[in-house]
Amino acid sequence: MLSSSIALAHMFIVGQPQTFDLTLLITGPPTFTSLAITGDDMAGTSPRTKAELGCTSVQELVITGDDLPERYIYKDSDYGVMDASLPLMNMPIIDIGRLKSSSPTGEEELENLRSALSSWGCFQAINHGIESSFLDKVRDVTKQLLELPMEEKQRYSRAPDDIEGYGNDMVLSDNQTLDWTDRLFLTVNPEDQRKLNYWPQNPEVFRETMHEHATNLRLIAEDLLKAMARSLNLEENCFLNQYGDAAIMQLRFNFYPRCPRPDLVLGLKPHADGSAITIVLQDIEVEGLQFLKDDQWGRVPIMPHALLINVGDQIEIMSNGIFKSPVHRVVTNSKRERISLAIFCSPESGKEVEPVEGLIDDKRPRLYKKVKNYVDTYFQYYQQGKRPIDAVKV
Ligand SMILES: O=C(O)CCC(=O)C(=O)O
Ligand SMILES: [Fe+2]
Repeated sequence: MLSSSIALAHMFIVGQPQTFDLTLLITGPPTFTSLAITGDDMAGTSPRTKAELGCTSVQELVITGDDLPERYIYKDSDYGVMDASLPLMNMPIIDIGRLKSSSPTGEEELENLRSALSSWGCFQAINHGIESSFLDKVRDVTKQLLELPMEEKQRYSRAPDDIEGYGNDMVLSDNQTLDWTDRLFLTVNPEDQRKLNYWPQNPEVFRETMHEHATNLRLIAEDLLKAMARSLNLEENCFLNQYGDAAIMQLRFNFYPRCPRPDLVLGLKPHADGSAITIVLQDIEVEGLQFLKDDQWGRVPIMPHALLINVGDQIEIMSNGIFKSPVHRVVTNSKRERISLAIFCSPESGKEVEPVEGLIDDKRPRLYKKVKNYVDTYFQYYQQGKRPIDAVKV
């Protein structure tokens, strides 16, 4: 589907140097329409069943007790041991409140942030200013939504040419191994881009709760971008300027049903996020998220009222590779289902993103090209098990 000659043919120039518009790194028009081949197939006269095509929700598979479909099974060892008993990670913890202080403890916390993001790319955020009771409510509403009967959730089903809405892992190629997850994906910011037809009204408080959650997290993301710049002795707005005032925020409600074969199936395949920053509210009882650090997978410990924050590829680009966009995955569980809510914070649509000047010198030459609309095609690379960031390396 992706050919480097086509990618090159579509490369275009906005001033100097060249800007990679990633929406053009695919064949056909820069939308999902051209890629949802299997979706179109489904709507037609194909004799293949929904399950064979991989468009049955995972929850339906579980309910109907179908044998585990081949399409979910990893047959090679590229993904490492799918083991839920790996060691717990000693993940950095960052006190968000302290980052703003100009006192020595504030300076110390900035240094902790710099170190966390350059060696791990992720941390658990505490003292972030959001009430624990509110986070409990967000979790509760998420759980109520994901546990609604299938027919109710299907009212928000993703259209075949859309990325937003409710559905299973998006099927982009015939040989893709599917993730054991169903999800609702929504754009929450800019507000005028919300597709309200996908926004549930049951639970009744869903819309207002998610609006408030996104509003809180937007402020945290902006403060963090400033702190990240200060931690590198840069002018505090240098990342924010690339992020823009109309930054994109997308919510992904992840539902991982119980899986009969956690040794063969992944909840979410290994990936690094295409965002600038991702903020995850993890399941309060069931582990599953794992990060790859120094070539070893490790389990993320549950910290009930912390926010799990990782940087995505776009911060790796802006920081000229100093901050690392970490690879992570989710394993499945045969006894418990798991729920999480990830919010992806990405630069405003059309904004050019590139390594900031102050981080390029003779010792550290520019590592990434200028890019825009990085997020749009992120999923096509992701589904093919490729790292999109490799496409924009100098
Ligand atoms: O379920 C999780 O804890 C993480 C989800 C995640 O990595 C993602 O949605 O990109
Ligand atoms: Fe992720």
